[in-house]
Amino acid sequence: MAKSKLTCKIGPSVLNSDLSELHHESRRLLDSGADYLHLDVMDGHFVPNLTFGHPVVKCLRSKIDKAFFETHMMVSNPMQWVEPMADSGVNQYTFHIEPCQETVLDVCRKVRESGMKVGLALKPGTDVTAVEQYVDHADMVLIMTVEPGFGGQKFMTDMMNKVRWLRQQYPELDIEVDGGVGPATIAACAEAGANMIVSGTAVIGAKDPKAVISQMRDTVNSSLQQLQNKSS
Ligand SMILES: O=C(CO)[C@H](O)[C@H](O)COP(=O)(O)O
Ligand SMILES: [Fe+2]
Repeated sequence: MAKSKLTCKIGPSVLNSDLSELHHESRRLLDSGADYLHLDVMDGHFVPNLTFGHPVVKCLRSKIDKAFFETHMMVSNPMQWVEPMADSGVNQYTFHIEPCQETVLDVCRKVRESGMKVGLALKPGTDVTAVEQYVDHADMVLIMTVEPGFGGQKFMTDMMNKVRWLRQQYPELDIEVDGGVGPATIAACAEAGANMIVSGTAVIGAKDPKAVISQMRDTVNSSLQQLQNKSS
């Protein structure tokens, strides 16, 4: 069997950082070893909270030209924001399938045409098999490990069954976890087969964010290695 190309990537979420210092906080996370930035966009409708939209992302891009930006679109109309986010320098557009069941493939197409990667996100209550019909049109699947809307919530361990199922079905797929992920929960994510790790509070609030990122990366890499050994 061919060697898997999967690598571990750590993408801190800036959600619970001091957003008045977004540029400096983002820089601090990248300097601490982050592979990408996970930018949580909320519209106050799909989730009961508001954060920021494409104007802020565009300003951040003007200060940080090289980093990979993923926007986690917690919005009711994902199609509406594809072009503005592409124009703002976003690299990956991760949107929830729940509010747009009929148009998921249209959104995937539009995201790719706009030059971004496609991420498909699932809320905790959404069955993982719902993503099967779209997975060929996506670059990544995000399994939410909290109810979307707020940082600092408790990690839902039972979501690891979804990650495990996805990893069995799609050995090469990028699988992301988001919500309550940190040093205490990373082993469960890694063992289940996640390779893209979003971590907000645990990294932002750490005395040594570099050490936290590095420890999470080591844990995921050793699980990826074990998965690869098993399949070869
Ligand atoms: O999408 C999110 C919430 O909807 C955030 O990305 C997530 O909660 C990260 O923060 P934390 O690690 O503090 O849970
Ligand atoms: Fe998120």
